[in-house]
Amino acid sequence: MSLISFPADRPLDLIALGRLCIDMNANEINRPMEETLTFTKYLGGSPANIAIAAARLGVRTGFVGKVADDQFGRFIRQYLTKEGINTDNVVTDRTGSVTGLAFTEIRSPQDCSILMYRDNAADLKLAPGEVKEDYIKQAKALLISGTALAKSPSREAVFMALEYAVKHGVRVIFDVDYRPYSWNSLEETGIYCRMVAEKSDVIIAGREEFDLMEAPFGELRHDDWYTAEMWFRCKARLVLVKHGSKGSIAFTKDGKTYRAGTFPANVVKTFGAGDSFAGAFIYGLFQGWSVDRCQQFGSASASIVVSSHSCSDAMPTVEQIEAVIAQHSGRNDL
Ligand SMILES: Nc1ncnc2c1ncn2[C@@H]1O[C@H](COP(=O)(O)OP(=O)(O)OP(=O)(O)O)[C@@H](O)[C@H]1O
Ligand SMILES: O=C(O)C[C@@H](O)[C@H](O)C(=O)CO
Repeated sequence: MSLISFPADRPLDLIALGRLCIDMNANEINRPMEETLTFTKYLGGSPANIAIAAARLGVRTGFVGKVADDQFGRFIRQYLTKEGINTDNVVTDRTGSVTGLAFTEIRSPQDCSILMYRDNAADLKLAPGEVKEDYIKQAKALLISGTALAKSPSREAVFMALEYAVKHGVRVIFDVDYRPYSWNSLEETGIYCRMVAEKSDVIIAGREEFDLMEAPFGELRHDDWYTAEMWFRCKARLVLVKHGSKGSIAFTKDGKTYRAGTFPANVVKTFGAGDSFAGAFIYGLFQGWSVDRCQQFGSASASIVVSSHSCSDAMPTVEQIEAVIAQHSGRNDL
């Protein structure tokens, strides 16, 4: 029996909600951005990356978001359409907002950072009235990216989408996706993310992101098992804790724990791992796979993307992921 009982016969499998941005990845890698002369433009934004990852694996994917009325906004919409992602609830802002930019610095394979230009970003101007109930109810699952909670009216749009999802039996997958540059305080982050996590069926986050949701309430333990139990007392059936190059630990409400390692990678940059992991993991859930198989698929996907210059463009196909798994089939630590 599948861990997450998705509703059947929906026109879409997954709808992602949140940031649609542009990554500008430094071409001159292994040096500080002060020395960078050129960048390559990619579609960016964690939920956009996850949507692309899922769609490239065959997940029927839609998106709820807002883009700027500029060349980048048009590029984003065209890219999503080219990837087969439904954009019926992607709204174009007409107030003069701009597209969020993520300038990525690759000082070394292990030392990467992101310089964010987020002022007046269109994605955070998504309004509650622009989230369509008739759209949300078409999906089996709604992926909420935590950064969409960072500012109003996007914050209220998230809660509107969440209400529609619960009303129509759409499963909620919450990727905390903490990005400090968009928030006013850690407490604010913890409080609003916790409000979504309490209504989520699946919660995906790093250890520090779970800590953010525990700290404001005096529940900080830095303990994955404690964290999982806390969320199982709410609505969660699956809690996935990401631990970077150390792998991941998944907890299911039936009391089982699944540890996964990482696949070898020729690391170019660290970021993009979480989004590729999440997209492939969610694909596995839709396939009805066991949790450990979903984790293995996600880990293999991440090893491909961290070995690539881009995030979105590098999201792999099923065949590419299966080839990585086959290449290391003899190992028992993956
Ligand atoms: N260096 C690596 N080599 C291979 N796999 C990795 C590496 N780093 C991370 N992964 C895989 O990707 C998963 C998610 O990585 P991580 O915990 O860094 O997520 P994240 O912080 O959300 O990433 P992102 O940088 O995309 O925000 C890990 O659980 C692991 O399976
Ligand atoms: O999510 C962001 O704003 C940055 C992403 O576009 C970037 O690709 C990344 O950090 C992926 O995790």
